[in-house]
Amino acid sequence: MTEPIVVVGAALLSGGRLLAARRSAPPELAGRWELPGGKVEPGEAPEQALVRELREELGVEAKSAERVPGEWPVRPGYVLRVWIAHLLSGEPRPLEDHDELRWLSVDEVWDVEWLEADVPAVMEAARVAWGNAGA
Ligand SMILES: Nc1nc2c([nH]c(=O)n2[C@H]2C[C@H](O)[C@@H](COP(=O)(O)OP(=O)(O)OP(=O)(O)O)O2)c(=O)[nH]1
Repeated sequence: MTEPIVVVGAALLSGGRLLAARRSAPPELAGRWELPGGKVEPGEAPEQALVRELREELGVEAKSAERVPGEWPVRPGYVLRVWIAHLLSGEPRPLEDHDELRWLSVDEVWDVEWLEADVPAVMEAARVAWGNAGA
């Protein structure tokens, strides 16, 4: 059996808020919200991929922290794994793949229409970030 391709998602936190990014493409995903990130490239560690994707997509420097337990199927052959990440410098801008960003407080986390795979992923990330208040 071939190993799935890992898509890393960042639960990027700053000032107690979680960053959500609205996809602008492809058409079937556009308008839905996700954790910024992308596919791990061959030879790359997932945490490196996360930092690279946040630089490319949002123009920020970030550091990865703990892995959020679990993994979630995205589509056949792809799984989503999530790490908590902290903003080190820069203000996120939607440079690639996204057309809007929102910093969500614990009370706002379900205000956006997350991609299907992200619903359980964000639930777990919220638990790690905020404790049961985010569930
Ligand atoms: N980045 C990201 N992708 C997600 C999430 N949830 C989810 O279902 N996906 C899907 C959307 C895409 O089919 C796939 C990731 O592809 P991507 O387009 O973000 O990855 P990438 O930046 O490496 O893309 P590319 O180099 O092929 O353009 O996973 C999520 O939270 N973050």
